[in-house]
Amino acid sequence: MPPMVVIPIRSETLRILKVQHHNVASVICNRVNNQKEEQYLVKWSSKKPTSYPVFSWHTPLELVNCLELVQDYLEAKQTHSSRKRKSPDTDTEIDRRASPANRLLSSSRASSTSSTERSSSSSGRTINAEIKTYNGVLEESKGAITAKSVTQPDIPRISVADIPTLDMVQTARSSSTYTAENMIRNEILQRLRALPGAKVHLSNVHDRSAPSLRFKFIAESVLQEGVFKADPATQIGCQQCRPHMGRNIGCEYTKKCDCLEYASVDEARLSDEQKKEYRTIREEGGSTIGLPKKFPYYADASDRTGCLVPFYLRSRNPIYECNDSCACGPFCRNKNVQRGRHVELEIFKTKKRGWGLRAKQDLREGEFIDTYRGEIITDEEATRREESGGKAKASYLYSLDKFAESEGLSQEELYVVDGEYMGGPIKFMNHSCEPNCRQYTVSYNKHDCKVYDIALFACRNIPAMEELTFDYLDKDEEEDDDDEAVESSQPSQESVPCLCGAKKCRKWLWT
Ligand SMILES: C[S@@+](CC[C@H](N)C(=O)[O-])C[C@H]1O[C@@H](n2cnc3c(N)ncnc32)[C@H](O)[C@@H]1O
Repeated sequence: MPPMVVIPIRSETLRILKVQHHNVASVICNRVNNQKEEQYLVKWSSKKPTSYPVFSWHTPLELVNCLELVQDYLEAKQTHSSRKRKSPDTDTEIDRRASPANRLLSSSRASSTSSTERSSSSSGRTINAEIKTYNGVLEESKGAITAKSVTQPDIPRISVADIPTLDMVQTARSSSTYTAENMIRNEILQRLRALPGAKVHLSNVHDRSAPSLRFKFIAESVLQEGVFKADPATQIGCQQCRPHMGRNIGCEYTKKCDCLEYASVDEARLSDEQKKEYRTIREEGGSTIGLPKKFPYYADASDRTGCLVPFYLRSRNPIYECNDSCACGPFCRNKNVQRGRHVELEIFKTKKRGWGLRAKQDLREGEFIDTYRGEIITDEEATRREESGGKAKASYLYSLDKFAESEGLSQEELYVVDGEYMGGPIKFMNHSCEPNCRQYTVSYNKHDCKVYDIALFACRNIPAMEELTFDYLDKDEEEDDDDEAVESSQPSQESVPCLCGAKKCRKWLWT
């Protein structure tokens, strides 16, 4: 039987120190000690495989550098207890990866309890909570707590395989976890406060959970291995525009702008001659430079300024914004998405779909909300992640395939945005089959057909606090009327039921 060394707690010195993240394999159990302090049983990680893992109890403050492991443990415990209750309200939200804590809590272990634990459990929960056990000597080193295994023959023993004991699990069920939950929430609030742009709030009236601490808020997507943006030298800007000329909107002469070569042609403004020219270009290919282009945003409509114009709102045409090489200056009205979010948002807990997103203010039709950001990964890496994450992973992967057909890019050449662990508040936007927002392709470099922004805009006026949703199946116009086909496809075992509640709900997020 592997030994468990019991050493006295050195509370005064330990309390001010922090357990470092790399020291911890997982959090196993929780309790409240006789000083009414929450404590969490931590299993230490070991560089080499060992049959003598180190365990020790710590307050949330000592675990401040590994709060995400405490959160994993609390979530697994919550999932486990709600499954046990068979509550009709059980959140079907996320198919979370089973953490070690989950496995331990789920295993029925009425197995042999050691003499140490037996004596404490027979005396009741309060006394059990007083056990100050470690199976290693904890040392202070460079401001951190480190553990050193010892095996002394005269020290009481407990089987490592029995941890957590049944008694520990029972104690954990009725012990408060408020301190840790508050610390996790405060950490998330601090991260939200650090976000650039308008404020992002957090609201949860259902339980005490917070969004995952494993999620890193980022201001720009992160290019991962094997992903490259087009050479910045290929980013061509308009040269004839000036910040203050003509209509005072920056990029005024869209028909002369090199940056807008691929932008949608404004057919209503074509002369007969240009109509002919444009027809030939469409049939045989060629450049549309010189033809007037559709400006994407209302430039001077008092109540709609900055909003996407109906032409783009109702189509799937990519939006080309001016870029850093353009001469139109920083205030150009054709620089909107790249300036970032100005809408105040709230991440809130829904009843059945995990976290959701809503705006704290009324949104106008065509108003930009934020971009879907994350790690940009290769198609190969996305497949690997999808295979290890199952169907639920699909909801975080967004293929950058807008130009695949026009540029003849194969599936393998495409990049994918993974927003699960890094991104912005849009990560929390749920799917609806009748959404109030829509995703659009926004490019700043006409020569880069593999890396661009996915921007979310309100597709109708949305009152403050209404949940913001988009359709995860980013359908092109011709597919828009194909809902019946989606509805009739057969769900597989891994299909995620859609809980959007819309009249025209297709029933499944994916089949
Ligand atoms: C991009 S995330 C959205 C945020 C998510 N609710 C969360 O808590 O992190 C996508 C996941 O949310 C859930 N979800 C989103 N829309 C849903 C819907 N209409 N019905 C059921 N689950 C939904 C699914 O679990 C899906 O895998």
